[in-house]
Amino acid sequence: MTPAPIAVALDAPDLETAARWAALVTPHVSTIKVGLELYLRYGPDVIASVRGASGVNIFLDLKLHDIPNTVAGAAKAVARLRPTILTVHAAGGPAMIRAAVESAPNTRIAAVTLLTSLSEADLDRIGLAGPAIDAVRRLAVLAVGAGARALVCSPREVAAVRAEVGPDVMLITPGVRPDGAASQDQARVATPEQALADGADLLVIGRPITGAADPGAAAATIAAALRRMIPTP
Ligand SMILES: O=C(O)c1cc(=O)[nH]c(=O)n1[C@@H]1O[C@H](COP(=O)(O)O)[C@@H](O)[C@H]1O
Repeated sequence: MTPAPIAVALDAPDLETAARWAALVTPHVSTIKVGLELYLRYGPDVIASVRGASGVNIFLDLKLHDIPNTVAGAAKAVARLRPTILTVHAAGGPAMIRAAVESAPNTRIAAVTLLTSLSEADLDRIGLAGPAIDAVRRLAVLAVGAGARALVCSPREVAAVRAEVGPDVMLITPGVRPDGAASQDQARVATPEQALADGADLLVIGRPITGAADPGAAAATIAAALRRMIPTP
């Protein structure tokens, strides 16, 4: 069975838990995501531990955001871990995004537009007046112009971003919550089905899967719902 276009966020406090979640979900999903919590605690070794013997894609979510020279060095340092995807913040600007793209040519650089945890009121407070969609669109165009081949945005904006950047850019949406699930610290959310219908290529899902009593079963249920929506070749 083709794995569903889901990246499970392994935001675990320890390596044993992360490796257990990874083993449970990898039969059902295409990708597992290692973020700051695991990477800062265990360093590069964490990648081999969660990858195991599976051919699952690794999404390294470090959200790099610094001057171009520093990001170039950081991207080069982690490129040797062979992640499929590496995140940078689009707000770092075009030279920074390009530095990451050029330093990790075999990794898809994904530019994070606006964090899905930010509400419209938060955006106002940090000086980004106007609806989220305006800033997301602007950052998406800037990032693609700088060579990013993937973008991270909320499912609320994915249809507008798709219309803006066309079919070839991979659109990744965190802020995904199955119907009725608590949004927790996420502000701009939608269901997995809605995110996919609106044009997302990869759905990042963490706690709705990893917080379930049986993460494998939770992943399988969401994966099956998505697979029903994807036409079989
Ligand atoms: O880059 C990301 O993956 C990311 C960007 C963003 O805007 N919002 C966001 O939630 N994420 C990540 O997506 C995951 C969402 O996890 P849950 O809220 O538990 O589903 C976390 O690992 C976040 O670090």
